[in-house]
Amino acid sequence: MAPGGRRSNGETPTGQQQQQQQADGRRGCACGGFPVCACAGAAAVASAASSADMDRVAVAATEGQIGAVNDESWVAVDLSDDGLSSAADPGAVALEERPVFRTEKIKGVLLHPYRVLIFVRLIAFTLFVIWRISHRNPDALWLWVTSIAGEFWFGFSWLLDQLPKLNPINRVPDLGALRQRFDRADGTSRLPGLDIFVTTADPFKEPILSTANSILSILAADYPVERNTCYLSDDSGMLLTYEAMAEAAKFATVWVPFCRKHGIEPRGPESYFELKSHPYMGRSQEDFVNDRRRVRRDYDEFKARINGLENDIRQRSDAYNAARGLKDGEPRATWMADGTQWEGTWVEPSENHRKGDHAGIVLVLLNHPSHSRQLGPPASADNPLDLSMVDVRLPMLVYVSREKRPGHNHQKKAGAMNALTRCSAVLSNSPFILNLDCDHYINNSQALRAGICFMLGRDSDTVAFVQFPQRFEGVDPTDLYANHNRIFFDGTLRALDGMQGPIYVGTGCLFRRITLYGFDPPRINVGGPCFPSLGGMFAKTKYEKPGLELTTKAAVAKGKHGFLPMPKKSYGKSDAFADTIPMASHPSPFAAAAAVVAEEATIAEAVAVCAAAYEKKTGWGSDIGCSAGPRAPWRSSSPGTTRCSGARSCTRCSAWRTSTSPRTRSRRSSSSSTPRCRRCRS
Ligand SMILES: O=c1ccn([C@@H]2O[C@H](COP(=O)(O)OP(=O)(O)O[C@H]3O[C@H](CO)[C@@H](O)[C@H](O)[C@H]3O)[C@@H](O)[C@H]2O)c(=O)[nH]1
Ligand SMILES: [Mn+2]
Repeated sequence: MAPGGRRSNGETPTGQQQQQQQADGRRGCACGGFPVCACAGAAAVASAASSADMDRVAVAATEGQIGAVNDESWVAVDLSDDGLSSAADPGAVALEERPVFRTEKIKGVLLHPYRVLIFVRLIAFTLFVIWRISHRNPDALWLWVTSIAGEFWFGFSWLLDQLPKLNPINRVPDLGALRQRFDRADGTSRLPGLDIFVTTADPFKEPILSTANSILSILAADYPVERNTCYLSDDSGMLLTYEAMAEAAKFATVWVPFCRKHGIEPRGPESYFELKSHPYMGRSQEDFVNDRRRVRRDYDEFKARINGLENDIRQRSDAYNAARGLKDGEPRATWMADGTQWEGTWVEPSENHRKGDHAGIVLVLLNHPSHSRQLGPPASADNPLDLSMVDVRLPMLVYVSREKRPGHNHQKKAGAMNALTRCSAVLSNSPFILNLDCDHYINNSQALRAGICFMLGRDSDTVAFVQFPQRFEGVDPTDLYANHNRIFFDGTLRALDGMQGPIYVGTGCLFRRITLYGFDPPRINVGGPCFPSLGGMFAKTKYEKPGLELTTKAAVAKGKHGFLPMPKKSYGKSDAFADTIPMASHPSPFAAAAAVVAEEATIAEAVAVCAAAYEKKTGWGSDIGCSAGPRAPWRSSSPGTTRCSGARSCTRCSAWRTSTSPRTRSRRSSSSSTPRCRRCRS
């Protein structure tokens, strides 16, 4: 999958390499020779109201280019965030110094008049208010006071709205530079580990096929498989969800190699097969047509199996229950295919086995892959797809259902995120975390790499999170009622990037793990704690003074890294989890490479940190992790209600910065043909 890998097996550049070039080039434009640029609009997480809406994904996928701000209004900032002149000839820049992203701003000729206009309106407004106050209306004093109050509020909110627009910023990832710098010729990669969280709460209200597509798009995304782990949180605790994901993992063994072989976009199968046309990206047209026909058939069979799962589970459970000779009134258990009782919610709910009252479950659907490339088999009667040139490894996939008990506040999605944060720390502990809702999918296979670009720049260690914009499907394509939220995602978020950074919108966000742990950034910028990036507007000396170094050189030399601002007990009782924190806080994001062995003991620990009572008397939900809360007035433009209290850049002033990313999302599901780990605990 990684380009280096392609080189290593002697494959001709007409195959996957060519697709990669095309994939990069698609989003590229002629900007100083950078292979990829100006694709800020490509990033997104597609959201479909139901599986029936998935055909809209095609729109989202091609919109990879739409959000790109490659028009003439944008110019490169003199000094990129990577510290190098963006005008420099990339060929002349030393490889290790080549910036992985660059920053663009609106041309002065457009921006300065706009700023002047803001100023003129401000003066006009001030004069108006002065006139209003000095012309009291004694006949209707209450009306006069009310109108002054209303106008003040209007003026204040207008002013707040203008602030981010003073300095809109666009960030452009350079995927070519990322490949050059981090992918090795032998097919391995130095890219940091990435844990992806998908949350689902009900397999009926949130169509299971949509969740499956979400998972499939993640498994098929272009990121080093051995460094990418996907976690599905199932708040319903239902066997139906688990078995659907197992089916998806099984289908992934065909779908993912197919995507890699032919450079398929988007990599959510439902969206892909609904496309009106399938542009040819691979080496042999005939090969592609045959493969596509075959995979399409497999996908239809996969959907039929998913649709039949509910019935299968019921019939199987009836058979097991009948064989046990249940007495009247005895609870009728739900049974897994291997003949063990499901520990989560039963089809016929009973005590300890109903929604909101069940044990914690962690099951590994796809185990951690090997570290070296594994080419697939050549075409045969059993296996019609020739995969002999394709890496067939899949990323690790884990099903998690946190423990639920009556009387506990489970904090909805925020609680699920916290449980996944701890669970993933124990299993893979990747330094970066991306979260998606189950009705989202990655619509561009390069999105993960694009997001990571913003975390790996020279000064990126102060970036707390990267927020992807969302694209929506299944809503009015003419956008009569502005349901696509374009102004918010493409305008406001980008504009906020010129200040401290965009807000967290509740999903589609790439976090630096330690920010969720309530860590301070490693350096405090001279711009001040509240608006460190305002330096970008008022001064070019943003990073001249490194400020406070929280990790001393002596500590690094001794192998002790990071800084724990919270007392250890704030993180909860699990020593296994606490032990992962120093590794996650290592100043180098590459330190916490995912080398996962899903042993029984590790899985048991992962279950323990998902306990319903784990967060009691800890900092989780307040200083650490996420919390569910009412719409915060200071984030009124945010559509989400999940607050991320750990990443303090979202809710209070801190030196962390944030960034908007230009691309990607997908949806799909996978099932495991190589499921390894069995029950978490029995
Ligand atoms: O107890 C719960 C409730 C919800 N979810 C998941 O949370 C996500 C969002 O929930 P949903 O009810 O779909 O909320 P929306 O209003 O559609 O989503 C908006 O609000 C959410 C909460 O802030 C954000 O996460 C979303 O990104 C944002 O689009 C979905 O994946 C759910 O499965 C859980 O995991 N557990
Ligand atoms: Mn939703």
